Amino acid sequence: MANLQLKIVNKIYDNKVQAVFDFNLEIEDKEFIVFVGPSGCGKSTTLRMIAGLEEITSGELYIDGQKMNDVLPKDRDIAMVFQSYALYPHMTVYDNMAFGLKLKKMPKEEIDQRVRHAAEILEITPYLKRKPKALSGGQRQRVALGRAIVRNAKVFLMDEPLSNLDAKLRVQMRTEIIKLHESLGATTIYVTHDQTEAMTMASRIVVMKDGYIQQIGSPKMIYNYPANMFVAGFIGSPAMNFLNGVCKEAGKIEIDGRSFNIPEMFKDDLKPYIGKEIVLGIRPEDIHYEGIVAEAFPDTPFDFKVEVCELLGHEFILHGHFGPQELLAKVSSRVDVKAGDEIKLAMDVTKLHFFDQETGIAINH
Ligand SMILES: Nc1ncnc2c1ncn2[C@@H]1O[C@H](COP(=O)(O)OP(=O)(O)OP(=O)(O)O)[C@@H](O)[C@H]1O
Repeated sequence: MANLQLKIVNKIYDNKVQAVFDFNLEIEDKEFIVFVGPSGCGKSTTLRMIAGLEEITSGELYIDGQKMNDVLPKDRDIAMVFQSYALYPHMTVYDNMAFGLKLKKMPKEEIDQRVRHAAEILEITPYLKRKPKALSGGQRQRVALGRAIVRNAKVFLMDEPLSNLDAKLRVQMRTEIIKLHESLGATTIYVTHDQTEAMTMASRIVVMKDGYIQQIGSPKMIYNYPANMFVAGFIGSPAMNFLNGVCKEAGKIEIDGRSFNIPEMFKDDLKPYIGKEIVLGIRPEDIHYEGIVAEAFPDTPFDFKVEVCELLGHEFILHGHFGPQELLAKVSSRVDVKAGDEIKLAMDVTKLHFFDQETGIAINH
């Protein structure tokens, strides 16, 4: 098992594209770290530098205190699982899993024991004699995981391993990978562009954009205290609403001529912004159908015309506007609402977020 350190790591490709800027991260033994961000943010490049598949342009990588920059991939004690499975089509499942160990000249009995043990864990024992083409996508991905498990590697690296699977299987494999991590305890770094995967699997999330780390923290921390508008908008579904407003006084925000009293807890943070424009953020789930919240915060109810009403089962996503600005609310589907209705909604003002309009950086933490 292993800890990792990345110190001021940069990557500039031959075509002068800088994919990663000053990446700093310390990973503890047994952590499940997820790199998440939109396409092109540099998450795969960072993972590939850790694996040794890409050279580190500048900066240092340590595994268990040992500098790894110039160590060959095969000597880094790392197992990698790719989106494409990368199985050998002409080999059986057994041989696919045994192949790496045979190359290492491991005794046959030990190989057999490791392959059978991994197959048990992954419940693929009945398929050991099959070729990959006779397996479903989920079973193939299990073989790819098995190939990583048999190596008893210190570190597991996974690059979008579930993105070829259909939605249902993805959810199932998500749980299996979490269980696998709990039982093996190997330090794991997992790359995805899917914020739900990041939220459900990670012990800590690293949110990236344009080659820069935006925020590092537990899923809860990142969700509740996003460091900037990018993180706030990227993590959470549907995305956080942003409304442009003016901070009239520390306890008052005006949005489209409508004034809101802001709870005491935000007053100190807002003081430097008095008289300035700011961005107010509120998650759709923190906007409620008139009721409990409206009673608790009597000045917040506002008129809302439901333009679209999406049923998600136990919840509705209501689409509409606050003045000219778009607003989404997530409310219980037990409420009787349909498109075209004029209703009253209320914001839970204790759940507000505030952002500097110029920099997008969170004002309240
Ligand atoms: N071999 C390469 N040569 C030149 N530029 C590259 C190379 N690989 C990636 N890049 C560029 O580096 C940047 C980061 O790419 P990277 O694949 O790390 O992003 P990503 O966040 O993993 O995206 P995705 O989710 O699409 O895989 C992109 O601008 C990409 O075009």
